[in-house]
Amino acid sequence: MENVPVIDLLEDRGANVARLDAALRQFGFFYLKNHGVDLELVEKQFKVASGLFDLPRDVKDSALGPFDSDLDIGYVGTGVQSLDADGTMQNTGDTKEQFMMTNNQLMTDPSATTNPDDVFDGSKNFAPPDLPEHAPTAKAYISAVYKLNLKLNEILFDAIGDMESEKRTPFSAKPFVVLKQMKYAGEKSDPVIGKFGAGAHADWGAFTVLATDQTPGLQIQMGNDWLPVPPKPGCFIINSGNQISQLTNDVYRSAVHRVVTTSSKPRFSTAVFTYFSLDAEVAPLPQFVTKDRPANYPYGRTTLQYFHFKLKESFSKE
Ligand SMILES: O=C(O)CCC(=O)C(=O)O
Ligand SMILES: [Fe+2]
Repeated sequence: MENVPVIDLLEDRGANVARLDAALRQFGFFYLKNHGVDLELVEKQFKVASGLFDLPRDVKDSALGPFDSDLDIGYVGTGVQSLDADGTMQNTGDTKEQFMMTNNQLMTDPSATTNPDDVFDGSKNFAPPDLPEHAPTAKAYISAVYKLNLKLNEILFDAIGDMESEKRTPFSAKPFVVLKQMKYAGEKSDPVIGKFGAGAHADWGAFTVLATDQTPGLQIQMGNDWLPVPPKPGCFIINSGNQISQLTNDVYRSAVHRVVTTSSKPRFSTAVFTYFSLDAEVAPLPQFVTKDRPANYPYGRTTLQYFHFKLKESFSKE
């Protein structure tokens, strides 16, 4: 089986548009090299996440919550979310614990815009007590990844084609972003009994920008097989979520993936889930719909509606 390809942002733009097109058709995943986000900032972000998860459980539950399932903010402990919400492969909740921050001002004030230099400004979020480094580090990190996502969206729309700038704007003008720090605290996965770090799922939004520590675990579904996507030094792992499949009528994959932890060593990962503008109606673009290939997705559903549907579904499994 071929491996997930690498895209190098320092290489020629035209070549990268073609590479992204090929990667999304075949895998829905790629590694991104020379992404422009300071690697020390990536490391520092893991350090503050580790400090957060080291807080006592009662502090995490009280000061970092309660988790808000409209705004997607706060702390969620192990076993609570099941990313494999409708599947039969998962029998216990995800063994990861996680902390989320979002630019939810876009939800509460539809006229708001996001400042790329201060993405969470004006939004409600929780801050871990006695960890003064967490907020500024999260702020620097989300700002860098937010700007990277703006570039990725431009490459995406170049690859999609027939997308002049006024056609891009409704989707990409006001990205909604979720910063999710995760720790897989040493519980080994067991696929036989349906226990996973993160159950099989496709991400819900547009691009996900994933940083992991050096511990492997991520796998993507390729036919009947699971292809490991081990960490590559200096690279992000990028994948296209459901919204990119919806826009392209499944020409671009939103690959099912899961996390299988095989060691008792903790594993840290941080995902930035990006979404198209919350009021965008995300459905197959005309260039992807023909008589032989009718639309696989409904028209008229906004990003916000879809996001809330998927988020709540992932917390509804007994
Ligand atoms: O931790 C990882 O490597 C991936 C987690 C994931 O797929 C998710 O949270 O959507
Ligand atoms: Fe995921």
